[in-house]
Amino acid sequence: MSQPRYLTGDKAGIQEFLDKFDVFLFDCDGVLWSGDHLFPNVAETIEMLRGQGKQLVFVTNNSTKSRADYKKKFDKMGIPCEVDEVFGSSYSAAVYIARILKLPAPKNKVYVLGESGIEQELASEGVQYVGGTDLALRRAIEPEDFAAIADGSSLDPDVGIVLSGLDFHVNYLKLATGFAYLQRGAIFLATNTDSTLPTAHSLFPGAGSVGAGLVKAFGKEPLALGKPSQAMMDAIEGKFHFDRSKTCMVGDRLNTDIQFGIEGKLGGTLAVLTGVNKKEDFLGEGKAVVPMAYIDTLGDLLG
Ligand SMILES: O=C(O)[C@H](O)[C@H](O)COP(=O)(O)O
Ligand SMILES: [Mg+2]
Repeated sequence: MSQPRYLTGDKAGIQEFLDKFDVFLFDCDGVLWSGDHLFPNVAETIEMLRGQGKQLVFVTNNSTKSRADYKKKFDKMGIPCEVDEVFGSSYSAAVYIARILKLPAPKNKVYVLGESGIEQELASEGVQYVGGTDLALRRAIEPEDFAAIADGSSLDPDVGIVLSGLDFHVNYLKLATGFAYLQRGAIFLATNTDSTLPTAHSLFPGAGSVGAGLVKAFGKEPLALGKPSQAMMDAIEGKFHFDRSKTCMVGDRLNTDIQFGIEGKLGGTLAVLTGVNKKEDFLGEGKAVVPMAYIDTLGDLLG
């Protein structure tokens, strides 16, 4: 397998690379920012790409925010962006549940292990849900909870799906409730299964780590609707109608972003070294996932 091209400092190489593509799918966490810290020259780089007539789609696995929430974050960060240019894992999951899975009512309610972003996107697709940010679940489990979960009296009989995402308020009561729904036949879905979350210039447990308790207890993996799922790629292509051969995926994580682009048969992939993976993870022989090119930080695209 050919080695990826290193673009930092290679002005001619950068323009040659950019000229190959009309569309750039941008990962967010670890590429544009670390939490609320915007990486250097990101806004200027986005502006440069728009100035060259490139179409941009922001494709994030971070399920804690909805598209509307991300639009607010982009505005706060000074990055011009339309809400329709954002396509997150929460939206991907909500579209899948509402338009593909389409469980017959009334057993089509969703138990959410996650934050408001998932709830907002489910609501935007008319999907009913329980759990999520419900304050009644943000507490220690009590002895009487075990019986109420076991006999189903604290469960909603219309829940047909468990959707696991990044939940900053996960606890035993929430996991026990989700596991009870799975034991009762609920379909197990995840917005994404990233092991770590790149934020505050460090790594924290990601959505996959939060949901790991359910996976271990239930003994089966969920169907994940975020990157690298090609259900997400198909949904994005269905919405934006782009030519995959003229599209590049830009990301910091090999087993989500770059794999997403390669399996989606996109024209190219660009790894950015400000997030999860380091160049040692894809340089040299026998590497499983290798990007077409890589760059130290997104702003280096300014040449
Ligand atoms: O754990 C997670 O959910 C992910 O690490 C995180 O949110 C990834 O976001 P992305 O890099 O896809 O924007
Ligand atoms: Mg990322």
